[in-house]
Amino acid sequence: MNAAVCPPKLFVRTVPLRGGADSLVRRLPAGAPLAWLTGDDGLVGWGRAAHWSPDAEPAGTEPTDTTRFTEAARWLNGVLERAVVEDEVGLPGTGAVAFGTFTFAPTSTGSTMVVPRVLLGRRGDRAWLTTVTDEPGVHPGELLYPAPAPRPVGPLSWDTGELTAREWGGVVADTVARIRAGELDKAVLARDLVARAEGPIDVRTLLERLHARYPQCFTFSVAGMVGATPELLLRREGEELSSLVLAGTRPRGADTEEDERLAEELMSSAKDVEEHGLAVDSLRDALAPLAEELAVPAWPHLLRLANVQHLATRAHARLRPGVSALDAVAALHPTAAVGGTPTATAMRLIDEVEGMDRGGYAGPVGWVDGAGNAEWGIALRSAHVDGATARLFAGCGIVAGSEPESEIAETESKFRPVREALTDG
Ligand SMILES: C=C(O[C@H]1C=CC=C(C(=O)O)[C@@H]1O)C(=O)O
Repeated sequence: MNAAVCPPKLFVRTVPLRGGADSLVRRLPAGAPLAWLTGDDGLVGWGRAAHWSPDAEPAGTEPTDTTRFTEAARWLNGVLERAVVEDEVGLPGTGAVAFGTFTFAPTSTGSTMVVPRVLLGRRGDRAWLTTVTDEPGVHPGELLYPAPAPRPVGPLSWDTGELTAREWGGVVADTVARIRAGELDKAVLARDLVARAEGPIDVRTLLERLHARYPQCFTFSVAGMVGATPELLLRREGEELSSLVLAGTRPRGADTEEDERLAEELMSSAKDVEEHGLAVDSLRDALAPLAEELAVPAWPHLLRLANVQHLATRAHARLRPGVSALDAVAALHPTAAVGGTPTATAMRLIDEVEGMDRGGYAGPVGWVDGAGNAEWGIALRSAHVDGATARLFAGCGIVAGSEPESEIAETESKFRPVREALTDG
């Protein structure tokens, strides 16, 4: 593990950008961009002032093991305790900020936290620049990085992932049988697809396209995990926490009439309402011990995105004193929107039948600042980009009433955001 025994001493300075910061993505250099964008707000960062990435836990570790989260919190606390911070803005996302991605399972490699050398942020009409150096009063070299325009992706070849759609449909059918036999209530099963470009994929191109098409989602890039997730695991501001649970899906209709019909079908589908309810229950059960107050609406609302519509529930909580954002991430992951019910049984089944390593897919991705404010999404509608290769992921909640053919079609809708970001333009 490279979690430094003694973390570096960092000098962090945040200043307002009076002229604002339009097109945050256009300010990013190529390479390993860090990004979290939603609506007109966002954070982008580059360079690496401090970095943590643990070894995977050994095979056989309990699937619900939370060591990677507690180690990350210890590393982050070490960095923050030694940091000298001058913050002239004082908003969530100013001062010291770490971006992070955590693997779905404890036995996968890829969990990472990064404090960038340079960060640009925007919230409403406020914008700021944060620089992080090893000595006071020095500008990081990365600040002067020229930012050439994002490169088009170019021609791609596509491969099925670990399972073909047909094989995966067979796995869904077997899982439905196991659910009907009473082994578990729900499992979220995913499949992958691989795209190969002729040269390194410029992640900024994907970020621009994803953010333009899915402005209400959280478009992210951290350590190769890139996507636009609609699902907010948690937002923490002060002691207030909110979360947006999604489960239950229909495609968008070709016209308003079909769209409405599909929405009504979704809202009244016993299968989807059950699938959604299990995800909400898992959030409520995990959050209750951390919260002084917890409010969860009794009925879901409809969330419409460019590719699909979802059943959605927004929960609010007031956290107990001393509960950090990473404590909450550790407690909430995985909700039954990406794992299943019961959690450990579902995670074992996923590991047994999916035939692939999810890596960071369906794991928490986001950022946390030195004041404890944070936004963490669930890394859905995403790909892992490594050089010229992008591995795309999409999954569906499987319950007793699921049908393989419609679940395969649903994964196709969920591949669309990244697939189109790779191929458009
Ligand atoms: C697992 C995914 O979506 C989850 C979130 C929303 C709706 C879902 C569903 O209807 O199955 C899934 O629970 C994915 O996009 O890969």
